[in-house]
Amino acid sequence: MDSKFNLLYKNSNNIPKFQIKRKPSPVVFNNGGPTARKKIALNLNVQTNNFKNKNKVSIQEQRRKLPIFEKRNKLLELIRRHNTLIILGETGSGKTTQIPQYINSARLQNNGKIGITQPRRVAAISVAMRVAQEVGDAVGVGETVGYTVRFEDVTSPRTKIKYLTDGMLLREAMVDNLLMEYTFIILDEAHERTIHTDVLFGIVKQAQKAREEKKLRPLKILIMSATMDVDHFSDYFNNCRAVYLEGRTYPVNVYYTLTTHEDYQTACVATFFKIHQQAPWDHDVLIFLTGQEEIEAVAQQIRILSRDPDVAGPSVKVCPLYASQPTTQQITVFQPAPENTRKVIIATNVAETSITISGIRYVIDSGMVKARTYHPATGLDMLKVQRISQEQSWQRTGRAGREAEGYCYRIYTRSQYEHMQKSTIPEIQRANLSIVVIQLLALGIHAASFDFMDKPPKDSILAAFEQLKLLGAVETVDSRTLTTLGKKMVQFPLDPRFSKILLSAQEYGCLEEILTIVSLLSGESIFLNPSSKREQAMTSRQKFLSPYGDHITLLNAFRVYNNLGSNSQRSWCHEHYLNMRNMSYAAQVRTQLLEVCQRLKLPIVSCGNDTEPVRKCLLAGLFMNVAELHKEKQYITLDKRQVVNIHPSSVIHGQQPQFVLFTEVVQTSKCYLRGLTTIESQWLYDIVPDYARSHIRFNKDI
Ligand SMILES: Nc1ncnc2c1ncn2[C@@H]1O[C@H](COP(=O)(O)OP(=O)(O)OP(=O)(O)O)[C@@H](O)[C@H]1O
Repeated sequence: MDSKFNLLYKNSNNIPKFQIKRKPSPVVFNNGGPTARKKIALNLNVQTNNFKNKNKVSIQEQRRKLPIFEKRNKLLELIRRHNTLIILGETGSGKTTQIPQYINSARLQNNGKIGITQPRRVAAISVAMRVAQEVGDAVGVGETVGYTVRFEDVTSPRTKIKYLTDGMLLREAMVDNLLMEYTFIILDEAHERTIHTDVLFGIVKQAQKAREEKKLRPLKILIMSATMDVDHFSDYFNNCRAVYLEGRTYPVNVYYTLTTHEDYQTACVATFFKIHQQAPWDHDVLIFLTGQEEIEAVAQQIRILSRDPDVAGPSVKVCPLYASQPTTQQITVFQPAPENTRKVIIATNVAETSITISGIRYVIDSGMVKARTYHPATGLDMLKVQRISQEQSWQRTGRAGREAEGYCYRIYTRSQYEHMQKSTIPEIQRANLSIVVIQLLALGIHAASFDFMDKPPKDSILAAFEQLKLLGAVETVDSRTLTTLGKKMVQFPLDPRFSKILLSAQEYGCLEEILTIVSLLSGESIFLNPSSKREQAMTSRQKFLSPYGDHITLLNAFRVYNNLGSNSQRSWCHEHYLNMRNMSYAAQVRTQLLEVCQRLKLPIVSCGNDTEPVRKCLLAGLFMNVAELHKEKQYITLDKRQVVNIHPSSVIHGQQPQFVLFTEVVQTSKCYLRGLTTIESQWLYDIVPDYARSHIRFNKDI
């Protein structure tokens, strides 16, 4: 299969005949060889038996075939002996699903829980579901095995193995910084280095030490990954022992393109159809792209092309997968496709680590990711599409070869791979730190004295403190405690600017409206703009448009949606080119935020159709995100005097209001603002007088 496939693929005249707006150029690959990369200490057997019908193999048999299985006693002995242990093992060797079960079966956790952190919701949930099945609980997930993610807690007092996002464990640490609920904390996918994981490293280390000093039940820490820098981690965790597990379940054949492909989306589509023509129908495909818009566009392209009578191959079921989808939607990608149908999952990096999607034999890796980067110099947090790191490329490759031999097609050359950064730069060194700073303060810790594995830049810590001071969460930049307002702000699982907006809504009498806007901003855009039907989409949504900008427009659309019965919501969204999934996700988030507001006893009131209180309230949290008209069409941000432009997708594009507040900055050829609301300069003087006086410069007549 492999050589035949490769041969055909190299023969670029053999490109499938299908109509596509821009015909995908042939993508030619060479073979990078199977993924044997790591030296080992524990020699685990590599298993290569290629069972075609996985359903015939019992789940317990599958567990026994995992490379980790025969080393479990040795592993348990090491776990017993060491309070902190680093475990490095190939993707798919069984770390995430098996180690917690081994600990549980050996009853090493006494009366405590085993907590396993995951950087992402979809991983925490899907792995918990799988492990519940393996444990054999009749009622499924929520009993012996449970999970906790933002807005969802599926555990019970009987839960022993709990998968949770790192953000959730951090929130638990704010309630009990000794984490007494747990005997074991397993920090999985440690290489990811999200802000939350980096903070957690310090928190669990501190909790372990404090429990030892207080002679409480010891806290055992396991740090796991397939691709981490062991020495760096070991140094940080007091020179702890590292154990290497070799062996993957099945090999993955890796191919690189022979030439570079700027248009990686089209190259992914072309590669998919090459695979589609050759591979048996039950070999599914996972494509890695960067964000929702791109994923939906490629999904649509694949749907259309797969229906073309000239394209050979079985039916295709296309499943997009990205962070802002509701959980129920995300979980559907794990369902098998019907008979004679190939499933293709098009995902962001949410599918990059931990997860196993049954049936995936092929991975197509665009080599790109959308990452958030904060620039202390400009004060702006930006989303930028960039190259992945080598570690990420191996994680993506690792999503194939979990149930049988797999294939990974990299839409980049070997030389491009060699020029990629080895590891991803820790998020803590490139993101706005105000969330970290406020969460640490809730624990009584000043970020400047926190034991980070890699210290964030001093400027970023200072900028975060200054932002929190302006928001009223701290008294000074040296504060070690939060103000009363700050303590309330930290109750919301949100950026402090948005928590401030919610807390200010009481004063403006518009909490109903603000809850809706903040919820809509927590997910991805509800507006669909298919390039072929842009005009129709705009016309159908004309009635929601507000001259005051995008946030009020969002609010208008949601209000109508929310008043419809659930039976008519779908067709209404379709008619108005609105993304139903993103709407229902926002509705879910709104319910959760409402609960926090009720807990804080905030009056849930509405300002009706008056937009002014809403715009003022947004300004109360986003005054640092204001731009002033400078020259025709060009704006300057008040905070750091950065030249910016209004994004063409904004409803106020073409108007030139003197002042706008914004919620997003995108950098393409220029710096663009998205998510805008018009405001009056006088409001700035009323809401944040000192800030207004020191920052408004151009509007001389004030
Ligand atoms: N939902 C599932 N369906 C089928 N098989 C599964 C499922 N989840 C896990 N497996 C099997 O268990 C193996 C081990 O998965 P596990 O997540 O424990 O590996 P891992 O070493 O943690 O990998 P990674 O480093 O990629 O997270 C998989 O390779 C696969 O064979």
